[in-house]
Amino acid sequence: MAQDMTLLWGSGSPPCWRVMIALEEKNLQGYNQKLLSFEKMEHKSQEVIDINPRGQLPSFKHGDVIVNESYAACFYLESQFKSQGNKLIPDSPAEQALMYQRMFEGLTFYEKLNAVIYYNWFVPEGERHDSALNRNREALVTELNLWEGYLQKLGSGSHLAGPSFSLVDVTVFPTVATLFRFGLSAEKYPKLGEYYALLKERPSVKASWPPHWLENLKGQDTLKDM
Ligand SMILES: N[C@@H](CCC(=O)N[C@@H](CS)C(=O)NCC(=O)O)C(=O)O
Repeated sequence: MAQDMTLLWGSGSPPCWRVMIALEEKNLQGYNQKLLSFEKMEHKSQEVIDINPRGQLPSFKHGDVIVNESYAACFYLESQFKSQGNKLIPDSPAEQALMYQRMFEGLTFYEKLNAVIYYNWFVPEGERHDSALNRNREALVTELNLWEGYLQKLGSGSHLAGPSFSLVDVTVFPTVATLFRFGLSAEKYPKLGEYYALLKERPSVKASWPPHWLENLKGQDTLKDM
């Protein structure tokens, strides 16, 4: 089954990492994969455009089925391989509702993070303002405090929707890992720190850890004063 699948991906891209964690969780190891370089603009190559006209990674194909949006691919894999590997959608209405709720909030979380760490990448030099970056940083702090509060309420050792690992962990963990890669302090955000420490040991997460993070253990310190 996995032999019919192809994933084009980039190292350290949270959307790509989501799909890779989902594939691991569903025991779909052995899928075809190609690591592409953003620096070399390989995400704009014809090979990608043929699958994903936006020229973005992940680009994912299962047989003739193309499903590129990372959230869509995660839902697709869970639904097509329901009884294979780990179940990723809880049955309990409360846990399921919280999972969906937090998954979509996770998109905002990811956006607020990118608006800080990739500010210089997104905004051309002549259009950058310290005040705009500071506003983005403040918006990220607000977001961080929300997620700290969510985890605080769930209690120690919990996943993002409750006791079991679910699709919200698949989709939001890569954002959390990126926060720490960019220097977030686990002392200032202890609940996020605890969640990061718990999930980074999960086999699906370890198996899909961004290779360039392994090659270069030191990340950036962009978020150290947040
Ligand atoms: N909505 C997409 C977003 C994917 C995305 O933004 N990928 C980035 C890498 S993290 C990318 O390919 N950026 C290059 C570009 O947009 O040109 C998803 O979640 O799958």
